[in-house]
Amino acid sequence: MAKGNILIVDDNKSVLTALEFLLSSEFDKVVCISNPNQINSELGKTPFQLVLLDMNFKTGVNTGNEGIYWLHQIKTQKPDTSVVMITAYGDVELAVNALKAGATDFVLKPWDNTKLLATVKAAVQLSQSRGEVNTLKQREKDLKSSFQNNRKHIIGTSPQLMKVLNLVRKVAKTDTNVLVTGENGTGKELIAREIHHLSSRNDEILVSVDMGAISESLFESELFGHIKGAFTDAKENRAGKFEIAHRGTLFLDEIGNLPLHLQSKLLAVLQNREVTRLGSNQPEPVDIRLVCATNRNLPALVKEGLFREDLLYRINTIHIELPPLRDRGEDVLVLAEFFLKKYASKYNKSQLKINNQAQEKLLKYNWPGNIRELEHAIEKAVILSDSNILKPDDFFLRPVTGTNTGSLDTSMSLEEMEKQLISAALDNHPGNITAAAAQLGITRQTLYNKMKKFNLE
Ligand SMILES: Nc1ncnc2c1ncn2[C@@H]1O[C@H](COP(=O)(O)OP(=O)(O)OP(=O)(O)O)[C@@H](O)[C@H]1O
Repeated sequence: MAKGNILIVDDNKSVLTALEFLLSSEFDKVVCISNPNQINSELGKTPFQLVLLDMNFKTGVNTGNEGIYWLHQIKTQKPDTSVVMITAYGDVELAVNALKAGATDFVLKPWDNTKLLATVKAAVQLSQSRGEVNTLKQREKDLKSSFQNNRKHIIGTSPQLMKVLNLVRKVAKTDTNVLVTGENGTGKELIAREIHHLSSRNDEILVSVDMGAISESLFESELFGHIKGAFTDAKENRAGKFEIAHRGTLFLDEIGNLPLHLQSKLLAVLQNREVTRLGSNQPEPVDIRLVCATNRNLPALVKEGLFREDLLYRINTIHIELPPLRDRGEDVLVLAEFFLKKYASKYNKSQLKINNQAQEKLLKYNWPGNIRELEHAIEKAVILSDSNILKPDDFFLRPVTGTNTGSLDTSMSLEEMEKQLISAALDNHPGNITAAAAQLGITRQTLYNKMKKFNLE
């Protein structure tokens, strides 16, 4: 790390010489000036971490006012630069005034070299850490704004979507807890992010936690944090998601997958608005806006005794239900065009168009995987197409399954239907057996057995 640069301002030449002699071997650069009128131009030339500033410049005048004047000038021009005042013995009151005006410390003349060096080093370090904090703050600001720029647009014009967006706009301004429900891939996370963007917490972050993906043993440490030594692997203090989301939004996805015994722990934190890290007994207040999402029917889970009713009431002050894509009419085509543009540009096939018959096919399909499935279907078609026209055969859509269709394919055997349901659930949750099993309403072990039976591994 750089040792730092120091500017010494004193009208007494012998003071300048003595200080320069003492400090020049300890720091990168030491500049001495006897005329304070040069301060501004010197500050413009070199990044100084410290200015050692005399309090009185005119002989016979010892009000200290001139020193305070120059202190203000330096602090206005370079707020991160530390200023240590040099003052004669007996001017302690003046020195205290200087501290009130923003000086870091003061040195009494005649000084003790060791003490002076310690004071100067501490002041340089303070300035350097101020600089680092500013850099981190700036980086955080830049990161936030780049997240903002990555904000995804919510595409669609259907009245069903407009109704949802209307509710989103109203609720975003408040701090109420929101529960977003809907089938897989309907855009629940997108809506949660939109609520955050439109809220007054927009300058802070949204922390997203997939409750279906956290193992039970790590639940508390992930959400509430831990202190060093709280358990074998706790090698250092770690903040949990609640603390990280402080002043922002906490998005708990797949809340319906949270085991019952962990629901009470979550409820306690939501009720008390404070978290205690594992291994600590010091609760910390947390200020978060909570948005939860699930594809499961929570009231039904409450009836089955699988979800706490008091937790449901705590999280669903406002309930936003996202319509499945098949109920959003022309939005299928609006979204298809949007994804076509995105992937045609990504794969350098900007001439691509979807023909009428293919549009018909997209409109008729029931989209069990909703918008996520539509996006994948378009991307696949763009990659595989050989011409500039996308035709029905370019879209590989899954055979209709019983879950979301409303119409059953009665020619299928029970076993075929089971296989397709399992395959659809696995597609909806790539790599997430827990979530796929939850969607099917069976245990992970049963799902593994069935995957083996149907050769779906
Ligand atoms: N209206 C929309 N406009 C544009 N893209 C959308 C829209 N709705 C959803 N998407 C996109 O579809 C994908 C799935 O959305 P998202 O992850 O928000 O759904 P989800 O309901 O949270 O899914 P899951 O239940 O599987 O977690 C994302 O890539 C998202 O950006």
